[in-house]
Amino acid sequence: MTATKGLEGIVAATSSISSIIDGVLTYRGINIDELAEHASFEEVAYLLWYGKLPNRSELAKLQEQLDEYADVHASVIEGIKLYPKGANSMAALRTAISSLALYDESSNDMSLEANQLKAIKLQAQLPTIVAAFARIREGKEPVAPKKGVSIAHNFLYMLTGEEPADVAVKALDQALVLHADHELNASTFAARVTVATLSDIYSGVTSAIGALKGPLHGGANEAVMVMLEEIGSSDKVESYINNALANKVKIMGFGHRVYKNGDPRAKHLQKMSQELGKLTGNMELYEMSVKIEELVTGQKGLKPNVDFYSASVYTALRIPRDLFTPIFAISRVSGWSAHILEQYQDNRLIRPRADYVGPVSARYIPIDER
Ligand SMILES: CC(=O)SCCNC(=O)CCNC(=O)[C@H](O)C(C)(C)COP(=O)(O)OP(=O)(O)OC[C@H]1O[C@@H](n2cnc3c(N)ncnc32)[C@H](O)[C@@H]1OP(=O)(O)O
Ligand SMILES: O=C([O-])CC(=O)C(=O)O
Repeated sequence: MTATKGLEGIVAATSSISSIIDGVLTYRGINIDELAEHASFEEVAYLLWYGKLPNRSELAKLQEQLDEYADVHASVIEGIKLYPKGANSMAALRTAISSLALYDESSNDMSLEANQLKAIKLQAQLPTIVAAFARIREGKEPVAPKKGVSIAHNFLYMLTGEEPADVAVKALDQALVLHADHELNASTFAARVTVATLSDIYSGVTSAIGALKGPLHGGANEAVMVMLEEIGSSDKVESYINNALANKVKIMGFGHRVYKNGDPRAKHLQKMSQELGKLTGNMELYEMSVKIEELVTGQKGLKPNVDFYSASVYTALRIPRDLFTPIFAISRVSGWSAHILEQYQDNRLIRPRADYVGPVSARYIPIDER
């Protein structure tokens, strides 16, 4: 038995949710470019869960359900109030999502209907939790979710307590569409491994949030912003990047395990970053990002991934840096839950083998002889 480091190139599941074929990403067979341009995030979530786009009444019903379940149990909010000041936002989200299971009497009901409803509840409650966490740490009361508006609208509203501008809602909605699913990425795989033991959907999503947190995966969007802040201005980009590359430091937001000729989502986020820069009258982050891309692609052949331009997009929307990865989770919970449902439909325990490279024929040495 020989191991493939990082399981590169290993096909570990069958799935009909999203595909990456010859660098083209689809959700249920529909090209991401088309969805980014035309679909709302709610339509995409429905598509991922049920395998088809919703008609008007199906979408209206989903909106009603999202409205119905957006309020989070008071004990979960009280729990967030007890988190230490300065708590890591993804650790907080992971903890709060795990605690949701304690207050859902159906958490261990494994019927398809119950799990589909739990997917909707998780989708509805994640934005409420992230916004509540962000307000509570600033000493403010959480804002109750609004009925009849999109998830993008509701999240920005709950975060600030003010009606968001249409342009901000549209940009966030498109970002949510672009992040919703991505085949067997690390967090989705973590979710599938967890529920393949027939554990519940809350366990699966908690595992996924833990995996998304790392900077080689979803945590890269926050790390990109840290880098942009460290660089500070366009004139310092060249020396910073040259120095980083010379020292073999990884440039966050570049490279991808599957895409070698570029991530098809990045161009949409780049365009959004440019448009928001123009609208806000501040092109600095966009211009710095373009310069970084020229240098990293020019010198290493590495292309930006979904996380690179999302940092300048979210900053233009005045979202704090440490909420970037939680926003990724707000979107990706749609994909995670679709994969969890798919795993349950045709389940087998996921249990690979390890190529053992440790000592053999070792003996137990009594403690006094060591
Ligand atoms: C939503 C997402 O999860 S998208 C990915 C988000 N993550 C990031 O942006 C973090 C930065 N990127 C990376 O760390 C990697 O490109 C990953 C983790 C995305 C993919 O990793 P892998 O497929 O395992 O590639 P690996 O890390 O082995 O890199 C292969 C080579 O390219 C180099 N490389 C890869 N990414 C980068 C980068 N961002 N900057 C500089 N060099 C890089 C590696 O140093 C390595 O070089 P070497 O062969 O000389 O040692
Ligand atoms: O697929 C991956 O490895 C990472 C990624 O781009 C995502 O999860 O969106």
